[in-house]
Amino acid sequence: MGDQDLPGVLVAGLGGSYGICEDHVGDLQKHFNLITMQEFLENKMQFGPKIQAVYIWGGKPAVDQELLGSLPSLKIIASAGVGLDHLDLKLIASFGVKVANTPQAVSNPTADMGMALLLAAARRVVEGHMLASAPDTEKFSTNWMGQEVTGATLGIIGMGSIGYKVAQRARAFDMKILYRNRRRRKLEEEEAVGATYCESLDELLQRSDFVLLAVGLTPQTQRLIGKRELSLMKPTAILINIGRGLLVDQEALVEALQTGVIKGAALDVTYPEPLPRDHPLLNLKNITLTPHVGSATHQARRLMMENLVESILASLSGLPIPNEVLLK
Ligand SMILES: O=C(O)C(=O)CO
Repeated sequence: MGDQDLPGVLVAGLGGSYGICEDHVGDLQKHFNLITMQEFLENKMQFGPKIQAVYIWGGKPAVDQELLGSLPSLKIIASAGVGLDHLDLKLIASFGVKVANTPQAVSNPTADMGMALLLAAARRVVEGHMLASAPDTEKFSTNWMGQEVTGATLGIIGMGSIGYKVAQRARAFDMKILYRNRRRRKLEEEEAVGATYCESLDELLQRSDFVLLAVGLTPQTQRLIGKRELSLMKPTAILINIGRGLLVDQEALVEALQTGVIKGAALDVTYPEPLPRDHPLLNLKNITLTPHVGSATHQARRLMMENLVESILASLSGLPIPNEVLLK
């Protein structure tokens, strides 16, 4: 707990895997009296009325009816990152509480991660590393080959700011870009990256060499890619997911990877996270996994923190809130 005179901000914990970024604790304490979930739970009567903001990091702490009901002074939920699937926006609004997130901070690094995974899967970088560092490197075969990225077709599902930034990067690889989005992008935006809007998801899946998911998780997008969708993809195609694990039916994906329905997959997100040690995805060769690190750069994480500080301070002063999430 910090300075008692500063506004109270509830956080899951300080540092460690379940707390806010260790590097940012000191910066946040300059503005706020950070109250950990444990402190709050141990003394709700003392801390509840002091908490004016909840700072969400990695989806924690969970914001439910019970928590909202026990924070009478709460003004804002400040959620690091762009994804909002861990928040019930209607419930929060019903308590008169605002929500802010940090879309600008995450779009470049997450798009970089999308390209990193695409290239890694296409050129079998992880497998190559294992091979190069194994004792029997001499057995390396001239048949060890990957997929060419230059000139290939990339289908982007979700052309928000992350998807669009992937398209900008893919253009430098002369990739042909197809996309699906809730709303079609303006013609000049399409032309700037050479992207073609697909009238149907099936068409995008059938035509793409790489399919990249950069769409938010909602009830409509849950398990968007299942057995049927995987079977529409080319047997040489690679699926990349930088959105949320639940966009893909993981059991169907395991089967598709085991039976050669598609060539490979590269996932920054899974369900659950992390995967249990005995999960079948971990025993496949044609998969590249990273532990949900799309926004894990020093620059992005610092910007996320700074953006949330601004949003909290604005909400407490009754000013317009930068990056406020409005209920649609
Ligand atoms: O911003 C988010 O929601 C992320 O998951 C970034 O990786």
